[in-house]
Amino acid sequence: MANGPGIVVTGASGRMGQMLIETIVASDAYHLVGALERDGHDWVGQDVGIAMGGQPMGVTVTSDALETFRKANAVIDFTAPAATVAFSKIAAQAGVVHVIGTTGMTDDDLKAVNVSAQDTVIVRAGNMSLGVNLLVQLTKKVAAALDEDFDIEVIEAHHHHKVDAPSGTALMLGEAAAEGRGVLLSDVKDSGRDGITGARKRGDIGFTAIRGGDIVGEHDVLFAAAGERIVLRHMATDRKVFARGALKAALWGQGKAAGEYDMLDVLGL
Ligand SMILES: NC(=O)C1=CN([C@@H]2O[C@H](COP(=O)(O)OP(=O)(O)OC[C@H]3O[C@@H](n4cnc5c(N)ncnc54)[C@H](OP(=O)(O)O)[C@@H]3O)[C@@H](O)[C@H]2O)C=CC1
Ligand SMILES: O=C(O)C1=N[C@H](C(=O)O)C[C@H](O)C1
Repeated sequence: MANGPGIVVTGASGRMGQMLIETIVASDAYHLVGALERDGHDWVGQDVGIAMGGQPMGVTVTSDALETFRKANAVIDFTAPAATVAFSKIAAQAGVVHVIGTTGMTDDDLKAVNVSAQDTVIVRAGNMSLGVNLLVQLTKKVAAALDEDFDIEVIEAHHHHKVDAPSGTALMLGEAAAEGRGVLLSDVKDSGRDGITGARKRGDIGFTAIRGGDIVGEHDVLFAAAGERIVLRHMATDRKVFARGALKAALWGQGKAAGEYDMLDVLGL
């Protein structure tokens, strides 16, 4: 492979799209073979480096997913649920590794992605950073060690552009806590409290979402009991941590059997 795997970035103009492109071109381990935006977007037809306000990169932004995916070893996709479901079908058709960072997916979206994973390698995680994936494992361990005298609350904070809540990371942490306790998150999830909610139900896992300014992504898992509290915390201060994780996943996925994987598989955690 010349200069490592060839990568296509979807949602090229987005916050993560631009961060991924910057990270790829700064590295010898990967090379950028495509940048995708939707039909009618004003970046389509422009050199992606120029569109980003810098030097030309020799890659023209396109809206033709299939043609672009066929030239690549991996597609990195941080867009929106409907786009990601469509891209997973095209990635399966092109036989290219699909790394999905998109959050806010419904159960039906996830089922569709799972069908695509019968034909290609999909790595999907609500958070691609090493730190959060380690926190997932810690959360599972702490939840398994404590009984329901400890109320579990997941508190997350993000920038004011974020459209989904709870965040994908908060849901990963909630799932990990539920697994540690040996329960299903769907049976104990309590999010969006407002009004006369009644007292907290023993065993529930609560979620709170803060939105403001340019917060990159912060997550606390709180274990609160009478007389003591434990807080597990991750703070992302730079989107590079997500881009690096996604690129690691793109490399890891090369030559793997078709199927759906996550960052715990990639990082061996
Ligand atoms: N797993 C992880 O580690 C992380 C996940 N994320 C997730 O990644 C996603 C993107 O985040 P962010 O970069 O901040 O968001 P942005 O809104 O900045 O970027 C989203 C990009 O996707 C494009 N897009 C949206 N809908 C479509 C569509 N239907 N077809 C084609 N392109 C589309 C947008 O294009 P347009 O401008 O035309 O709408 C835009 O370029 C979110 O779900 C977020 O939660 C973010 C950071 C880390
Ligand atoms: O939208 C974001 O920005 C982020 N989304 C992911 C999430 O939903 O958890 C990951 C990260 O926290 C940033």
